[in-house]
Amino acid sequence: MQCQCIQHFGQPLIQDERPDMTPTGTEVILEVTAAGVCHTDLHMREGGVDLGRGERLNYADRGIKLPLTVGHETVGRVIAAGPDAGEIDMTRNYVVFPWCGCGACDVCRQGDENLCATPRYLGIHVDGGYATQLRIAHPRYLFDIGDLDPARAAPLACSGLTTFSALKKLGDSYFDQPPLLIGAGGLGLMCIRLLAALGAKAPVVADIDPAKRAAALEAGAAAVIDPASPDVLSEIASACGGTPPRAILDFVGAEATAKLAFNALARNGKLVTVGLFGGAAPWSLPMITLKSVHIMGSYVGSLTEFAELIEIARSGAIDAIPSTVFPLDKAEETLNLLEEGKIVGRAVLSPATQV
Ligand SMILES: NC(=O)c1ccc[n+]([C@@H]2O[C@H](COP(=O)([O-])OP(=O)(O)OC[C@H]3O[C@@H](n4cnc5c(N)ncnc54)[C@H](O)[C@@H]3O)[C@@H](O)[C@H]2O)c1
Ligand SMILES: [Zn+2]
Ligand SMILES: [Zn+2]
Repeated sequence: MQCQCIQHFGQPLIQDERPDMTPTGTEVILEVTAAGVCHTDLHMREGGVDLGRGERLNYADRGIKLPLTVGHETVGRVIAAGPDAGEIDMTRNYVVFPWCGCGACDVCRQGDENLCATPRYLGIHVDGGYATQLRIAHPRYLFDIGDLDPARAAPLACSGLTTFSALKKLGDSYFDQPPLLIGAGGLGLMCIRLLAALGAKAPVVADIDPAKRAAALEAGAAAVIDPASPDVLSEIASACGGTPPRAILDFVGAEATAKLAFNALARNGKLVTVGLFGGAAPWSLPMITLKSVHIMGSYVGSLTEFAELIEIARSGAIDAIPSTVFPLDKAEETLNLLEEGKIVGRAVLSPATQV
């Protein structure tokens, strides 16, 4: 088998050849059909994220071992199953829930294994989907994609689940006024599609890149905003129906976007922060009190939420976001394109297209 892995943080991915995988116990081995390229894979290659005020979260200090095959948005077919894996249809394409926990702690037993303290996330703690083969601990992490195209279903595992879970945390009482989304990359575009599927008002979307703003309009945004505009706050309020938005989702998570979000948010409004670009919160404590705002974070989503999302996707209710397929052996170049802001929607790696 072939894989594209991080050998050293801060350096290009390398291609590695390894023996074909064999499953034990409940494990299953997939032949990868499609592997989505998430901005988190860039943070992984970089080796951490900026926590602001001179601090940094280093993956090396968090027990992440190298070499590591990245990739957590994977679709594939089962090619081998361990003796305890049970009956599995080997003709189907499955999208994989990658946010696996230990399965034994209280958090996992409550169904929130995406928040387990000893996580085994695919492509982050254990080898992921930038490969021709992928090992899965248990078939319960596999979801049949039905008639969906693998390249379009793969992003559901992270950009889909993350935005679905963030919208659940926001709550549908916020769905009757346009929310503001900041960032129209893989996550932002997926959120536009999900809001439509859930019957919510179309959002107003801010992004620094005109090409991403055009993609947001194409995906169904009610209006788009250039954060560099001198009247950005009044433009946001007027696009949101004449008053500041009650709900904001920040899919960038940088100091500039956190500041914009806080200033644009209505009194008593809710900000859900999702992006990991980095930095420290730029808000004044008295203003949080005086504006009476709710600020919360949202990290990926649960297995139950994933099952619900895949059901909705299989019904055809979620229009796919634009995706561009690249050969698996161009993983490093594809990450560079994402870093340079040149990917609109999602890039997806395909082992089948490599030469
Ligand atoms: N919380 C979670 O569970 C979770 C899950 C997946 C990804 N993420 C993180 O979310 C972030 C976005 O991921 P993605 O895959 O959508 O990235 P992406 O690269 O596809 O998109 C990022 C978008 O943000 C825009 N942008 C950058 N700086 C901006 C600014 N200052 N103001 C407005 N727009 C700006 C870019 O133009 C681009 O359109 C990453 O940091 C990623 O690691 C978090
Ligand atoms: Zn991701
Ligand atoms: Zn656990």
